[in-house]
Amino acid sequence: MAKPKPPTEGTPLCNVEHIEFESKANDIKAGLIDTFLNLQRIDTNLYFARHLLKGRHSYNAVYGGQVVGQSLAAAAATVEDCFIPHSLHSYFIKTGSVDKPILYMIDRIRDGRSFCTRVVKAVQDGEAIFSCQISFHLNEPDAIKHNSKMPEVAEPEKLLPAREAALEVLRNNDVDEVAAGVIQHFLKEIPDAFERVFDVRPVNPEKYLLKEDTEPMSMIWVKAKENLGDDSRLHQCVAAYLTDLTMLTTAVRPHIRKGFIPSMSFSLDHCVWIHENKFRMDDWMLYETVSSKAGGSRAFIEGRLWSRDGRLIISTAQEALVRAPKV
Ligand SMILES: CCCCCCCCCCCCCCCC(=O)SCCNC(=O)CCNC(=O)[C@H](O)C(C)(C)COP(=O)(O)OP(=O)(O)OC[C@H]1O[C@@H](n2cnc3c(N)ncnc32)[C@H](O)[C@@H]1OP(=O)(O)O
Repeated sequence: MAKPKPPTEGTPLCNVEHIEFESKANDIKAGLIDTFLNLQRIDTNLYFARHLLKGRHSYNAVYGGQVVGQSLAAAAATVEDCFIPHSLHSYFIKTGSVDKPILYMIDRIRDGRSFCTRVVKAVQDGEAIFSCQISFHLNEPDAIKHNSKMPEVAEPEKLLPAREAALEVLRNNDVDEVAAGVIQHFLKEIPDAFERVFDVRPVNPEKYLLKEDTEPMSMIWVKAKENLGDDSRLHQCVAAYLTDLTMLTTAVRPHIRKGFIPSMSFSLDHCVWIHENKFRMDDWMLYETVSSKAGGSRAFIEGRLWSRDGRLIISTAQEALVRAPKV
């Protein structure tokens, strides 16, 4: 397919649907950094993303974390470098398609002395698919300081990558039909792109895949397989991108283990608080997620992303839609 032509400055939004889009969904190894760094600026406050990834293999829907990461990249491009993102509050309004580009429209709500606020609207086919508010803060000295204790878990070097870990559970255990189904489903749904770019190592996969009475929680070690360079904004965007990866499955997996099959499951909203700026997503980070409540076809999940040296780097919260088949 021919390379898409960049839109000329001032192209009306309605023309976006006519741009021939070459999906990069299978080319993430070369494209991950591109995805965040090379959002195309098409006008003041307008950015364009062509490289979109699926969240799950079986859906054509754009991975929610990518829209979060790209919104952060686009908003960050409109503030001075000394302002660091510290919180993002977002809604997934409509499912995005990986086959069409996304336009990010930034509203510079306020430039304060210590804080800057941006609103980002992500648009596809002229319709909003996502909106978020992002706040940036100048570095300030510690006034008060504390940090929760990081969970004590096996070191990542002693664990297997997600796919191998799942296959190992299948091989070495007396796996019943439901558990085997869960594992096969999990293996099928891991998008190729994640595996090519990230090393994800689940802590305690036997427990979460085999036991029927597991809590809705999960822990993974995660890092990019390749050096991501020294641009701290890229590390922030990649972290934001990854935070959506295990939230939904944390809430749903124990129920799937008991035989529940969701007819519909999507992230509805997503909040990210970045507490510290000094971390690298090409070093091991521990992502801990727990769902404290589900009901009324919605599940609530919270997450904590830790650096290996025990600093709480990011906290997250999300509500997800989890529907049962209509009867
Ligand atoms: C390397 C190793 C990795 C290891 C690790 C493993 C991880 C391996 C997995 C990765 C996992 C990633 C996880 C990513 C998670 C995201 O990326 S999710 C993507 C982001 N979120 C989204 O895209 C959601 C966007 N929001 C929306 O689409 C809309 O707001 C909503 C939620 C659909 C609501 O819209 P609405 O207009 O109010 O729609 P609503 O009336 O609810 O009806 C919608 C449809 O649901 C249907 N519906 C209603 N009830 C039901 C029902 N019970 N059942 C079925 N359908 C129903 C309706 O009939 C309707 O259908 P249509 O008429 O449209 O055909």
